[in-house]
Amino acid sequence: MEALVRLILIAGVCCSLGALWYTRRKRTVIYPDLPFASLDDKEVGDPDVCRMQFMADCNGLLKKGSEKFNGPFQVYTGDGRRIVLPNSFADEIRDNENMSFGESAIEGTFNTLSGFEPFGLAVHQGVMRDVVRLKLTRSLDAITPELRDEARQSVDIILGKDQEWKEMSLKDINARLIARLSSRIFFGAGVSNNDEYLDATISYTMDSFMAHRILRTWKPWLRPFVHWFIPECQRVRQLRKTIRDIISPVIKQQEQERRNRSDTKVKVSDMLGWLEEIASRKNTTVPVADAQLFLAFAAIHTTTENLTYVLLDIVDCPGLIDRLRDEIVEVLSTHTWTKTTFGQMKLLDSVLKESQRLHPVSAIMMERKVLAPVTLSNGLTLPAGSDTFLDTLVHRSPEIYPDADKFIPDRFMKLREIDTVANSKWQFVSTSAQHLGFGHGRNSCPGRFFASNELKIALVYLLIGYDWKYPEGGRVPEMRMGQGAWVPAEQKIMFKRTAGANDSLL
Ligand code: HEM
Repeated sequence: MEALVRLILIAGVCCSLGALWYTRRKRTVIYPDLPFASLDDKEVGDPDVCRMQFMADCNGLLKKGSEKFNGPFQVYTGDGRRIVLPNSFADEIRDNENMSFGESAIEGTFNTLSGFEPFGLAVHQGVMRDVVRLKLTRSLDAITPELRDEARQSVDIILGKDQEWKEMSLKDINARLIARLSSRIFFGAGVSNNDEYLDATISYTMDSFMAHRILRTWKPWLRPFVHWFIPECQRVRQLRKTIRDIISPVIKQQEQERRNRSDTKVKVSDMLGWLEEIASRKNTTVPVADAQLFLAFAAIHTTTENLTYVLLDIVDCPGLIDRLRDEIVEVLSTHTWTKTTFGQMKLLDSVLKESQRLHPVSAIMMERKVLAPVTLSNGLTLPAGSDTFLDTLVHRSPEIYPDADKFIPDRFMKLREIDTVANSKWQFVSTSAQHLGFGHGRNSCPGRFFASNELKIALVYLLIGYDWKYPEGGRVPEMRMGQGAWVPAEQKIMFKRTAGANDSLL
């Protein structure tokens, strides 16, 4: 009986949501001045068909639209109707206060669905952004020894010291390494060694990315209903609970320690303290366990994917491992471990930027919600309530990047040598209209300085300590759905401890 009542209630809620969505859909802003792109060339396509086209071949659709219209156009995405702006508008809109990253980000996060609540912190008065920008980034020198210590231990634990070739999933290696490094800084050594926490955090990050992708293939009005039954969404809910159960006592203990500390001296990395301080400056509070999950989501998936692609690109490029090793040995023989030391590794920096150029974390960047009408330099007015983004086709532009489809490790190092005035523009952490790997403008990724240090420290340990090669089967094709692309978990890699590895440097 109780089950029947529940079913009727669920059906009632679904019908109301369906009706609400239908009326809203009728009112969806349509942009009559803008051409519409679809793979089948229909002028105004069926939203469901067009959404599936976007999910199946996002890059093909964006390429088609940009070549055909040579200016702004509109598409249906997994998140609804969007205006695609050409790259020439990147600098014009980058700091426009009427174009909000947060309002746009929040819509695509499904934060009102059970299990997805942490993603609501993408806005939350910019607390997360400021914690990363004002606290984490400014502590980079101070946390470098912690990252180094964690990298040393983690690489030993994950890869071992065998001088025989072993085979593993590359994604597993990297996700574990990045989860350990990030957790050490976000939470401390106790948590970064807790296997149950690490497994749950990695799975939460990977499953929620997958769940987002799957939810986007469903009609929007069905999502509040179907998410209860989609296995990835069920796992996301369960994992959120598991992680909260593990970290709640840790949070309590750390809060107690903070209260008991008589001196005002703060630990080197103190994410809990930073969250509290920034939230109170903004007269708000943040649910700390969810804030940690949000950070794990923002940091672990993106950095793991970057590390995975770059290792594959390095293994694919003959002689590159030796060149990188030479550079690392030269720099570490004459410098101590600080963030500026990593700035001296110019080839490594160039390799990271080149790999990110070919494999950006998303095919669409600078997603913005228009809060009040914005008139662009070409005379087009973006209506309030509309949503915009830029594609990343510029990353493959032969005018900017000769041999654009080829991985050229020195590409950005050479650009830095030639273009001495704009030298910093071509560094890994710099954003520009020509390279949108970390977004661009006032909402560009605030975690990029931390990510860059973390990636470089990880690569120092992986490249100096180990030899790498493909097993049979080589590089497997990447996976794509909607704007996302990722290396499949099935990608295997072989490694062994380097004979006579230069351990004294590490
Ligand atoms: C290689 C790794 C990473 C990549 C590729 C990446 C990429 C991005 C991108 C593309 C954006 C949106 C920018 C825009 O629309 O203009 C973003 C935003 C953000 N990222 Fe990252 N990210 C990475 C690592 C991290 C890390 C390690 C953290 C935290 C420690 C972080 C925290 C954030 C936050 C808080 C935002 C939202 C910014 C805002 O509210 O304005 N990211 N990231």
